[in-house]
Amino acid sequence: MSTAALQTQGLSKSFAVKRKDAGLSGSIRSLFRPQWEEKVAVRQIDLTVARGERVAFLGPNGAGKSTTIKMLTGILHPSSGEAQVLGLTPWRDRTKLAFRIGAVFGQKSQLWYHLPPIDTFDLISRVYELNRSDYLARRADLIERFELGPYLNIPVRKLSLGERMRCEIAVSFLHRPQLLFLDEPTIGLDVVVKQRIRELILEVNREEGTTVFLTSHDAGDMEELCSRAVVIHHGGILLDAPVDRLKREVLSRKIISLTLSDHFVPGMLPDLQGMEVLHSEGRKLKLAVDLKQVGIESVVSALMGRFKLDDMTVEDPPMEEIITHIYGSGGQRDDHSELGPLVGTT
Ligand SMILES: Nc1ncnc2c1ncn2[C@@H]1O[C@H](COP(=O)(O)OP(=O)(O)OP(=O)(O)O)[C@@H](O)[C@H]1O
Repeated sequence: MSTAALQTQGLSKSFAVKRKDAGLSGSIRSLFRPQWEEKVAVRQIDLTVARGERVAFLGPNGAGKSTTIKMLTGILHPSSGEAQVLGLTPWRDRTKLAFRIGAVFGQKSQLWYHLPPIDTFDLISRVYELNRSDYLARRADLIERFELGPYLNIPVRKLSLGERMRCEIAVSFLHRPQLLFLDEPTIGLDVVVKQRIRELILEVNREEGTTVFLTSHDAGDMEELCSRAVVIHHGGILLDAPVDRLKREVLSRKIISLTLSDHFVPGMLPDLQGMEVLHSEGRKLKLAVDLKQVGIESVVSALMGRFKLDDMTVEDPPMEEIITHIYGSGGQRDDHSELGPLVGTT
């Protein structure tokens, strides 16, 4: 049996899409005499993920992330290429694979909306044919770990997004999956809840060796959860590198958003190398900080010395900005990138 959690060679997927000329006449023509063209969604993906590894699979909208995950979970057949997930070919052994993997989709719930989470636990335990006493012990452990006690008997529709996501992830661990696909697991959550969810996933990864394959538009998910980042663009792998290295070389910018007690007066801004005003309006101020030039602590204390603050948040730039930064505009790699070779650098 393969020791890798997943391995692909030349994995590719094309879709036949109808070509439509512009305007009403184009629409009518394509209705009666459709012309098809090939849309390559995923091209020649070679990827190996070791068991227990935590990989962020990133890319701008339309890059091919979902299509790849659909092939890796057996939902879609590839047009060409091979894949082995936990030693199985996903599209041939989909049911068998389903017993060994888990999936969490931030935008799509697997909890029954009108039922309390405890009922979903019961139903899922039957789907996975879990032994009753093992199931009850596992459920008790997950309830404690994810602190679900207060929500267990409340219909899911009445839970907050953060409470629901904690339940979603706990349920996905019920059958002890060896590999967990997480698609935008922290989307829409506040900073504190995001942090807690990341800690819980890390904890299970550490204790049970669960392989984590994550897609997210939140750089924090990659930074705090994953040790390796694979970036795809136009269906192909553009970068495969340790997250530590990306952090050093690319994630060196932070965005600080401030709400001041009084109107912002530009002259009051501390003069610090590496700090730039992105936007200001009334009492609101948004700054970018280059951590290679100045420490975040120095910036925060300088700002607190000059302004009376009502609120302050420190965030990563959006994923799209990070990817654009790596490759330059139009998805082309910036030749001055400090990242060195694009693939196989792990
Ligand atoms: N069933 C389909 N038929 C035709 N084209 C498709 C189909 N599914 C995906 N595509 C196209 O394949 C490309 C990759 O789509 P995919 O959904 O995999 O991207 P993604 O990286 O997951 O994007 P996002 O971050 O927006 O979810 C896109 O151009 C998309 O329009």
